[in-house]
Amino acid sequence: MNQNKRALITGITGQDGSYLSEFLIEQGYEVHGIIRRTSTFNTDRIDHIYEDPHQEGARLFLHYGDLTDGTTLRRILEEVQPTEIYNLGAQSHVRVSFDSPEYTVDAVGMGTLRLLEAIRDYQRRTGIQVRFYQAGSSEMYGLVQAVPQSETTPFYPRSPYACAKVYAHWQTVNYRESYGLFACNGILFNHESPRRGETFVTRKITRAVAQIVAGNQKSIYMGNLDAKRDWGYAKDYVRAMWLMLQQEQPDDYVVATGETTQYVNFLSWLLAM
Ligand SMILES: Nc1nc2c(ncn2[C@@H]2O[C@H](COP(=O)(O)OP(=O)(O)O[C@H]3O[C@H](CO)[C@@H](O)[C@H](O)[C@@H]3O)[C@@H](O)[C@H]2O)c(=O)[nH]1
Repeated sequence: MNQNKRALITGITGQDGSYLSEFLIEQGYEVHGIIRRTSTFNTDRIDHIYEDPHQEGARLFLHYGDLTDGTTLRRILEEVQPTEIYNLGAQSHVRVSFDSPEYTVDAVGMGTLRLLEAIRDYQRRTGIQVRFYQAGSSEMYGLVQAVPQSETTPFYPRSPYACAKVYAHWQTVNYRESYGLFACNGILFNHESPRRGETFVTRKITRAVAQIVAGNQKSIYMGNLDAKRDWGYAKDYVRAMWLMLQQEQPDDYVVATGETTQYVNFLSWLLAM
């Protein structure tokens, strides 16, 4: 057991944050997460592992903060004193990034820079070595420059979201090379689960099919059926994040299954069930 391991997760309320929290708690970590204040509950994915922090043996702690608020990030870092930081927080919806490009870039791009700067100062002041995971995305390849893509394939982002992720990626490399920070970029292809946000395409489709089967809906509008994705399982991918931070040297890694599926095949498979 890693009794002195303490992880801080941005985006803990998301699909990956919830699986990663479960996994790290199983590994003996104390887990701290940053959550945004909203007027509706946003912790349903982690409620089952949350215990009152006053209880002896509590392993999960939540802190209000935001990637757009650098002062709070610094304060949380000082309070928590983490040994590993997983930056999973984002405005993660590609389509929405066209509607709210400034906010997306602020949270995804500048948010990562704020965190890296906070870590740099914190490490220098305390001497505690922090390991940093940056959640990159296959969206950074956008208009793909080679098939299949690897860690060295040039990026060609095609949305405000992807542009911001590319910026965050290179800042992470830069902090590794300029300041010797143990920082890794995970370039993850799509990864799904029952906890996937309901506005992403796999959940849009599964929800619609469930409504049709229940007799509440008659049809489903699918748009372009030719689109393809490489779909992995989120629970496996969070383990990959952790493994990256357990290596001797920091590096960048692509995580994918290597198999692409057309939506139409996904839909036919669901309807045949
Ligand atoms: N046909 C059809 N396609 C759709 C629909 N909704 C979305 N799509 C398309 O389906 C693809 C997959 O969309 P999503 O699953 O919603 O997410 P994403 O855009 O691939 O982004 C997700 O994965 C990235 C890479 O891992 C992540 O970086 C990103 O944050 C997000 O999780 C995209 O090409 C999108 O245009 C729909 O109703 N019908």
